[in-house]
Amino acid sequence: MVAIRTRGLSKRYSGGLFGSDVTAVSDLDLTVERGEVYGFLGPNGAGKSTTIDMLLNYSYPTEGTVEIFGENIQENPEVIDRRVGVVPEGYGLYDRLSGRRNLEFAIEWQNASDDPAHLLARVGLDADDADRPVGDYSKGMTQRLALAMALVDDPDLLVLDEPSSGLDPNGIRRLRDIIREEASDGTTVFFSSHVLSQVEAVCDRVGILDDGELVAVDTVAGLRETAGASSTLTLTMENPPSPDVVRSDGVSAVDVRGKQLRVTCADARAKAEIIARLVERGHNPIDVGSEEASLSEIFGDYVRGGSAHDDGETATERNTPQQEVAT
Ligand SMILES: Nc1ncnc2c1ncn2[C@@H]1O[C@H](COP(=O)(O)OP(=O)(O)OP(=O)(O)O)[C@@H](O)[C@H]1O
Repeated sequence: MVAIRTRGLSKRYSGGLFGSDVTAVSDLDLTVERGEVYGFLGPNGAGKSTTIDMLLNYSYPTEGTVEIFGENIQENPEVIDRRVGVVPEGYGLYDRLSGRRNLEFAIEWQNASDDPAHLLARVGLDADDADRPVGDYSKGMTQRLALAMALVDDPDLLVLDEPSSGLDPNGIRRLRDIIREEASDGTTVFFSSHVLSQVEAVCDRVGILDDGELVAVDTVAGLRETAGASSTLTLTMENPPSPDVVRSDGVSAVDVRGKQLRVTCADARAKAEIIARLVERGHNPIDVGSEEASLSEIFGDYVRGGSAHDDGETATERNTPQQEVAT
């Protein structure tokens, strides 16, 4: 069964500063299978938040439809309250109340039987912080609370808009674990993120939005292949053989330096064959290392201007110089 399906989804904003229309999302056909972890990527202004707002019925499409678990959300908006957990939460938080009380309200409001202490522990919000007013929370603490509230009543679909925003490395790891746990329990997870390494670590598929249009949908491995991203095999051996031994169709460059043989493969599948060939000819490696092009490198191949960005990572030069986009 399909968890999210949009058909011809478009959103135009009219009358901007200079009276011109902005097409934020254009004719989007998106399909997210049930149980999938789907990463939604795109540079700033690509239309991710606008799409998510339409998926959650916070904003009406100019054209097109959204179905959540087969139900048209404009005809049956209650499907969202019943089956979807959202970060950040649309109805907001009560600033004067504690995080714990906000969470208890969410549990009561949904008639759920969750234990607040269990949810708070799961997202790593400690007991003292849980008892402080939400108005005093840091961004990361607010994000942790929002995630706890999204998990109330075990939703079938989690929609997370930039869920790692404000989280420290420990919080990011915890978020990744929660996404994996939820997915293994059958929950569909749809999330937008600028943290490409995180998307790479947990997503079954990735959709790349650029200028309101879906420019690619695939697994990270599939995107890598389509983008022709190279991977590098580094073999350490006592006496590296002549480069000719490893040259073959899938190999684009071979470099020997001291005890290291570096082989750049246009096709990642060539790597196993290279190792087998070396061993067969008596060149046994002492150590083997392998590097794949990161999602941030691949991402740059799909979006306007070849921009790539990632938290904590600089844009990497591939065929053309790339600019780093502020996150
Ligand atoms: N309320 C609005 N009125 C007019 N234009 C808008 C409005 N909301 C968004 N836009 C425009 O729609 C386009 C898409 O914006 P959106 O916020 O969906 O992008 P995004 O991919 O979420 O970006 P970011 O990564 O920066 O959050 C942008 O050009 C933006 O300026």
